[in-house]
Amino acid sequence: MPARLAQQPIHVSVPTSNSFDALAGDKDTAAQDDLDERVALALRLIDAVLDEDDRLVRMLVLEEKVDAWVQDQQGWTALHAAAYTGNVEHIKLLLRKSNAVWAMPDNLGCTAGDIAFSMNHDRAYEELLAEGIRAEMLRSVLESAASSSDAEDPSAMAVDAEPSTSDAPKLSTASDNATFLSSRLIFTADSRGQAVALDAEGNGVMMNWEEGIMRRTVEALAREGGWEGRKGRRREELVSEEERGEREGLKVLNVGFGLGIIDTHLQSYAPTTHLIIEPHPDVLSFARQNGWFDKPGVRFYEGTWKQWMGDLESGTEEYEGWDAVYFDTYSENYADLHRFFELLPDILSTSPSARFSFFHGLGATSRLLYDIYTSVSEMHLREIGLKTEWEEVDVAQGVEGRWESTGEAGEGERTKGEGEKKYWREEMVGRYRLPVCRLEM
Ligand SMILES: C[S@@+](CC[C@H](N)C(=O)[O-])C[C@H]1O[C@@H](n2cnc3c(N)ncnc32)[C@H](O)[C@@H]1O
Repeated sequence: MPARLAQQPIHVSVPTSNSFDALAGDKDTAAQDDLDERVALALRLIDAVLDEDDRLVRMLVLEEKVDAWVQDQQGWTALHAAAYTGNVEHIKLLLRKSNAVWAMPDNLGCTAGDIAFSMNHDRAYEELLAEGIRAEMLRSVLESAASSSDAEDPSAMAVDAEPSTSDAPKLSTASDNATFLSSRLIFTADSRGQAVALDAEGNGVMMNWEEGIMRRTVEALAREGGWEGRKGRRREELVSEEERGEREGLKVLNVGFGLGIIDTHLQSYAPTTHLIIEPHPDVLSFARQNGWFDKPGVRFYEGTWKQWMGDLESGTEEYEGWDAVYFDTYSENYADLHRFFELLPDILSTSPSARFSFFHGLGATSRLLYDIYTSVSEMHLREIGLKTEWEEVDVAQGVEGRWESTGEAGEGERTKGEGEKKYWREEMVGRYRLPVCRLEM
């Protein structure tokens, strides 16, 4: 789970100080002098912001048009400095009148918003949060406009269909769904004996310590959906009650099987119908070996949810009203999740108790980003008529060592396990936010 939505690039085009290095390749001395002067001015702006020297800050921003995205040695920009002092006027000035980048991380991966949060500068944090939400909402509008115009423009589709050339950047299993789906998966145990699924680059796709989140999710869906009473009951009894009309049937849909943790929890309520959408051949073999294909009421759709969506449209798959829908895939990004949201009004049951939830690891490497994606996803769900309530889950409780390496890489070297690649920085992000969404009638 770590390297999926949460770790997906948030598609912010961030210039770095390396851009200066590239420019510095130019042998022209005058250009070099000019460059040195620009860097010096930019660093001066950071100092002026730290000194809260209003006059100098305004002069450098408004008259000198200083490059506010330049980073100092610790990766701080003028915006990080303003977040540190908590000076809201400086933050506004930098965001509105300079080329400051709200999402730029410092050398420790902290955005200006994270700095403001850690300093308890509430108003500064809110200003940066609002900027992030605005930018992400705008980006998603532009992306959907671009993708619909691509769809109408056959030449754009032809370009997309081109095979990747040899000089194209290597795609990662953690961020490119097609690459992930065509690579091998390993099902193993971490150093504490907990089950993990690792992708071909050694990233954890799903770890058993996430069990608590999955359990709490199903409990919330069952409580809100009014099917708590099924828990622990024998399937045969429930089916005969359903047949006698004494009880409603229960139809659940899960997108992304992984280790089958959430599906195991769903099964404890003996759903009448349990559809699992899963495309990865290794995950499907794992599920088959563990008897999942023989469980009563369970059906696998062996493909991606986008293929399933296509089959719904073509009539190969039936539109059914699902009482509970859960979404937790890997190596997809927020735009994919947003696309899935749009399907919900057509696939959720019209019963007022129908619920949707998804794994919310979006932006979980930063408090600011986590807050932004909490708001952006809630707004997008509201746009299509779903109301979201959030429950907080302490992911740290009772699970030690979950950030240790999750296994061995293919070559037998230590992987870039969770110790190095934390996707959940709880010291910054805090508790997991569990979304429970329902159609507003
Ligand atoms: C993080 S795991 C899900 C873990 C699951 N919630 C559990 O409790 O064990 C993500 C799963 O999504 C699957 N997946 C990846 N891309 C997908 C796609 N496009 N459509 C459906 N499932 C996908 C992966 O193969 C993997 O099995």
